[in-house]
Amino acid sequence: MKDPVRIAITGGAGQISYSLIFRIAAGDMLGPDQPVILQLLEIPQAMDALNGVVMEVNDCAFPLVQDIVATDDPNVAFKDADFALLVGARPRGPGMERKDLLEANAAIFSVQGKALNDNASRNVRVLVVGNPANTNALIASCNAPDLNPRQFTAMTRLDHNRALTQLAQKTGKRVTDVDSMIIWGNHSATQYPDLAHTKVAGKPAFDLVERDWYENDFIPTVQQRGAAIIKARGASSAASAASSAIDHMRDWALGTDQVVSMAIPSDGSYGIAEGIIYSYPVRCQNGDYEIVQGLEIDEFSRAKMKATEDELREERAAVEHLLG
Ligand SMILES: NC(=O)C1=CN([C@@H]2O[C@H](COP(=O)(O)OP(=O)(O)OC[C@H]3O[C@@H](n4cnc5c(N)ncnc54)[C@H](O)[C@@H]3O)[C@@H](O)[C@H]2O)C=CC1
Ligand SMILES: O=C([O-])CC(=O)C(=O)O
Repeated sequence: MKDPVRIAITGGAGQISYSLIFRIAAGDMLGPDQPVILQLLEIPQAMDALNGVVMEVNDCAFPLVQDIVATDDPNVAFKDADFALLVGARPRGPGMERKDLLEANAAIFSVQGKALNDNASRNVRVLVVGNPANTNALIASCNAPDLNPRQFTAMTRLDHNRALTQLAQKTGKRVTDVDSMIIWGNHSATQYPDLAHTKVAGKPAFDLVERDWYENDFIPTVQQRGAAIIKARGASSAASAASSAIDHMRDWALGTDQVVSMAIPSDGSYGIAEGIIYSYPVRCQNGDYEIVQGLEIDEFSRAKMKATEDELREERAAVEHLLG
């Protein structure tokens, strides 16, 4: 048996965690041979609810779970953490944009960035799910000067997975037939789901779908999917967000042959401002990720990539005081 790894999850009593924790405990993230120690963080008012979740995890008798820590202290939750999934944050309601949460949620991520800096494993992999995820990841990273900024990522995998299914359904194929889907930029309504490099069963996506569908149906559907779920369910996506968080961490840690979308610190690739947490197409191998380079970008794509970059620059300017 392998040594256990420590997985910190914040917002442990929330909606997303109610799916996420159980799937991680079942081995969906790191495999059926990887024991885990779950380190769950909540705010003091939610500790009763968190303890209920812990009781349920115990009641599942998951073979991989070696220990569970439930705490309201980030220094305890992040102690020696190998993975940190930062989910705990306020969700938006109908009529709000995700960036409307910036003020309410930003302070959480400066505190947690510091706690990660002081306590986590030096190789910790951090995924920010709490919205606005990209800029929250930037705040956490800037407050963790002893960790490499590349260790801080934000989730656009849900957008990526949404786009896979939209295209597979439109073309009458399966999601596994779709190759090189790309989400560029912010996890927001300005994100750019790009089909210019995507293939379906070996054929260019643009040979299979009309331009009108791409521009006026596919792109807005993916951009607005979070809002559509809130309207339909009366609450934001939870199980699908958990599933995508698992995909993101699994691929980062264990690797994948697929091109996947991850929001990561920009290194200036494709002319994007350095430092902002921008979603790129990446390949994951050997526990690391690399941006897919050399893609041709036409004028339509360039404008969309710039619009979402501009929004991230504005978000960064709005939280400058939290960036250390
Ligand atoms: N990046 C993405 O693709 C997605 C992001 N989200 C975001 O994920 C976040 C969580 O969503 P839900 O689980 O539905 O919300 P929720 O409200 O059900 O759960 C959030 C939990 O976080 C806890 N929390 C708040 N502040 C905390 C802190 N400082 N430390 C630890 N825990 C804290 C709350 O007590 C609550 O239990 C929201 O910001 C939501 O917008 C949701 C779906 C997709
Ligand atoms: O839309 C929201 O507020 C929740 C979310 O991030 C998503 O479902 O993509």
